[in-house]
Amino acid sequence: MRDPSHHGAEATAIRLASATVQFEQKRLVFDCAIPTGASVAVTGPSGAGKSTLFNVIAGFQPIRSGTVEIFGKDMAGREPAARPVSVVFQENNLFVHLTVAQNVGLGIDPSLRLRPAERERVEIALTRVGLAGYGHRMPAQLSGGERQRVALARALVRNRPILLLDEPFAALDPAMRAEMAALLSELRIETQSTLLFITHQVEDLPRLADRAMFIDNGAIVLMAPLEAFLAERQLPALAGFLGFDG
Ligand SMILES: Nc1ncnc2c1ncn2[C@@H]1O[C@H](COP(=O)(O)OP(=O)(O)OP(=O)(O)O)[C@@H](O)[C@H]1O
Repeated sequence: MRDPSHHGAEATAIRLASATVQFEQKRLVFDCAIPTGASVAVTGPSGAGKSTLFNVIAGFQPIRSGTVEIFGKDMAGREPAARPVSVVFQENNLFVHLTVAQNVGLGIDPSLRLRPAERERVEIALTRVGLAGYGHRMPAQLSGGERQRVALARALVRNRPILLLDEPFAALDPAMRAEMAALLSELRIETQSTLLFITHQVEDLPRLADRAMFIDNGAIVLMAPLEAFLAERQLPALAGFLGFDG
């Protein structure tokens, strides 16, 4: 039986129950319950199903069976735009023919008819990610890390309570990684959002995550508070990621 109390439903941001994706060569089945306000590192080998998990939560990938519930509501048949979720992809987040400000403005209104107060919100979001004054630039005039931050600013103006970040640190050098993690950590607390981020590097976990999951071969094989996750010694597949196999 599901927890029937209103409070119980709200305390869980994302609940997947046998959410099943069938590709030609592969079946993925996801089960998890992610508490509201959590910051979850999503780890696992290449091809394990991390991006597919995000697509299932955001609604880009249909499921064949099982359920996806967000804040206690079944998401079946709900388009991505109608879900309380923002995704920042690893790349290709920006329209190259639009300015930075326009790219952020798309998060408020896809037709870009912005009122002055909405333009102000775009400026505030750009300032928040350290890009004040960059609004008139084109994406090609930015570094990879700056483009990532523009995509983050767009997610901020969308103001959705769940934020999914696909490898937010991948394009960044070590100093920038630490800076981005600090920014995300602050934003998460300010906006009280629930955060999931994909990473291939164990150093990113203590910077931003309060728990972590390990996906292997199309299933979430472990989700645990950060300390327990980092101390896990029973899963051979996880040992390589944590650096205990050498
Ligand atoms: N559209 C698709 N059609 C068929 N198979 C797919 C499709 N998308 C993903 N797959 C397969 O599903 C599995 C999971 O892919 P996914 O992209 O979710 O992995 P990942 O963990 O994000 O990998 P990476 O770390 O390399 O990005 C892989 O075996 C992949 O080949």
